[in-house]
Amino acid sequence: MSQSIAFLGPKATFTDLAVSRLFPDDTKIAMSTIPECLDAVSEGQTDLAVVPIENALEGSVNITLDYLVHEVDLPIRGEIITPIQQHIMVHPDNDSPAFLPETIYSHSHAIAQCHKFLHKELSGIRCENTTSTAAAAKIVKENPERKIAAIANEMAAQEYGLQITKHNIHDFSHNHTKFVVLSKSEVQYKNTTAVPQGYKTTLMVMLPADHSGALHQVLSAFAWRKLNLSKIESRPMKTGLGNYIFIIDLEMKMDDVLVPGAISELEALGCKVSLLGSYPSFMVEEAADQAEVSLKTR
Ligand SMILES: O=C(O)C(=O)Cc1ccccc1
Repeated sequence: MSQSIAFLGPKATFTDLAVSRLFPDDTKIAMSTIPECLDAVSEGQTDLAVVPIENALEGSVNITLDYLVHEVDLPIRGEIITPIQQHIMVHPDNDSPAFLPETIYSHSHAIAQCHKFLHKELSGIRCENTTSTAAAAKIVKENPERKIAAIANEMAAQEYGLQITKHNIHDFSHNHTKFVVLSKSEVQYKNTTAVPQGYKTTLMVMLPADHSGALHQVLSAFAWRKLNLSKIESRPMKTGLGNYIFIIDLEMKMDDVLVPGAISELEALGCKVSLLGSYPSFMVEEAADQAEVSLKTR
């Protein structure tokens, strides 16, 4: 049966590309913001949601982490890591060497991924945040009379009929984003064109208040069991300065012995631990021709 998927839209966002690789036969429902995606699945309007959670150049997508920690009770059912290529695009009416945009629109993470390029090549031009890269492309399409450009992907240029004026403007060639799949029930991965990479387990750990060496003890519970951590991120608990929650990714599936043992040890230390998910990880490999373009254009 087809699954319905809330994703950060509109059509042709990077999230849309990730969903198309992971769930080619399912029904995509575009939402305007990450919280809207998470509310949709939480309130039962869709079967699942796919949202960005981390970028290799800019780090965590804090709104996603904070929503998962504080606002919704949704397990992570999968992750997909995809290569990210950012391009500048303009309305075809404005495609001339003399055209200099006054404002560049894009998602804050996309702008951050091109920071060096914008500083060196387009210094002084105002950047404005949009809810997604494709939302920026849509604004450019709908406003041919304005001196504006968007940073978005190739699919957005096609979808919104824009002309790419500079390819691959992201500051480092190894630009990848991780997206998570969230659902209250089990997820079917059918006909996915992404490559399976094994399993991950994500835990949320709240340390006991004012306990010297607490983080060291937390890490040692994983270390002596030789449990490999692929990420540790702290987010404010929003209860006062200095109070943080740790989100820890383990490079393995939840098992019967090692992970439960580590969790029991953390609880004995006075930590509050909850499982955010144990799930398959997928990867989209960079096309060889794109990798080459990326090298040539820098
Ligand atoms: O805006 C998009 O296209 C998204 O899917 C979010 C995002 C933004 C920048 C890099 C990766 C994902």
